[in-house]
Amino acid sequence: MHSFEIEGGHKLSGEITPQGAKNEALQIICATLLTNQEVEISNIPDIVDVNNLIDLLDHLGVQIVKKNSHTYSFKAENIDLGYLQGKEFRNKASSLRGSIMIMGPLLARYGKAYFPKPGGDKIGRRRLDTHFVGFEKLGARFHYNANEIFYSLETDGLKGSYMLLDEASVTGTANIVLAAVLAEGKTTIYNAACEPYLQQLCKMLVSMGAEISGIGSNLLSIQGVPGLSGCKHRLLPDMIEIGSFIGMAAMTGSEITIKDTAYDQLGIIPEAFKKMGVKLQRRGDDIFIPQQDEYEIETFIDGSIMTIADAPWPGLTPDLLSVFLVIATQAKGSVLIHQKMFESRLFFVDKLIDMGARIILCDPHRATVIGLNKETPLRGTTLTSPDIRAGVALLIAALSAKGTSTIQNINQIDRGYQGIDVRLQKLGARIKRV
Ligand SMILES: CC(=O)N[C@H]1[C@@H](OP(=O)(O)OP(=O)(O)OC[C@H]2O[C@@H](n3ccc(=O)[nH]c3=O)[C@H](O)[C@@H]2O)O[C@H](CO)[C@@H](O)[C@@H]1O
Ligand SMILES: C=C(OP(=O)(O)O)C(=O)O
Repeated sequence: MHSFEIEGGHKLSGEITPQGAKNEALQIICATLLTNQEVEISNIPDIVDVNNLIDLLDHLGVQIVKKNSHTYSFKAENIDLGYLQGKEFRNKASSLRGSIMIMGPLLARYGKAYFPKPGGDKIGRRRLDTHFVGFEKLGARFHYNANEIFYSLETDGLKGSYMLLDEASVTGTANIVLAAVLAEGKTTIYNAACEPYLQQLCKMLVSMGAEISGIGSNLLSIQGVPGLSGCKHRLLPDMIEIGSFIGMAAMTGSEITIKDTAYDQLGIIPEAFKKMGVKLQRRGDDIFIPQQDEYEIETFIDGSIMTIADAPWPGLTPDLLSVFLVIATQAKGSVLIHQKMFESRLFFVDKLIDMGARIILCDPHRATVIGLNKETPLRGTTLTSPDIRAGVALLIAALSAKGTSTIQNINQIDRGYQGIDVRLQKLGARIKRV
């Protein structure tokens, strides 16, 4: 298992271009199962989760051609449904979370779909009820084998219906949309998630011939069609990677430019960094972060302590809270980081405390951070990455710290960040994969 060895305390400088969005890629690649025609996807990030999903589709019988390093074509003409019952499928499918979204297309097109317990970050309970209740509303029969943790769905034909989701689940909404586009009649999904990932998925499906209205809102209407055609689709830049780079620049006091950010799709993210005192300027579609020797967390208007909390889109994505937490450790002022969605995503603060950060973990969802105002740097140490975003937060901490740090279990980071060591070396970071 590889580690990163990082000599901290060096400023970064230059330009960096974000990869294509991991969580969009997972939805879009699953959508290629909806048609027997060719679908070409560009800006695909070269990361472990995405490569595992492509490998899974390959084993399912999809003809996949790599046209260049980030563009693939997919043709799902002859799907081997028998593969879904084998052991190899269970192993491959359970290596990531996003692969759960093959269920919607398979159910809609072939009337059956099976799935083992999905993988992904271990960050607390991650139930799948929204997915299966939604499929049942479309008329699917659902069976759960609790011994084997295996989910089965079958149908003689999906029928559109009205549904009010019990939570705005991102992959749940995508899965239901992926099934409803080929169902007979009209489906209405209220309390739908509306992240840019989902907006992109819906736009892609429309370009394939689907009829969807309400895109970008929490009320989607889908008129089912008998079949879909091929299309070309380009993934957005990864907003979580963009946020990670903003945090990295702030924490290391570096001047960097993040290129081609699709700024208008970043929602509240830039404003949330501004609340942390981080200066950033929009330059066309780029983000320029000037060198800042300090940044001061704002208070609320009445002077009370700032809270940074996650919320379903257009609220702040939970995937960036670890980055906000780490940059708070060197800010001027205090902040309450409130991770509402996941129960076990803040435990990595113990590692930051070991590095000298002033943090009180109030409970599994809330941490109060008292910033050191860059008067005392964090200390380099040996760290283990518990999940993908905590991993990046620890990487940011190590880049800013005094001394050398080792980050173990970096396969967590590789799951979602493409060649991060090599790309950061180009900005001057002293990071080695060992
Ligand atoms: C592969 C992929 O795309 N993964 C993302 C996806 O996971 P995923 O789709 O698995 O996450 P969900 O949106 O289903 O739910 C995330 C968590 O938030 C809770 N919840 C969700 C909606 C809501 O309105 N209220 C609420 O409390 C759920 O109970 C769950 O604990 O969305 C998450 C939430 O943005 C992100 O962290 C993951 O990176
Ligand atoms: C939690 C994440 O991913 P996954 O849902 O794949 O575990 C993430 O991308 O931050």
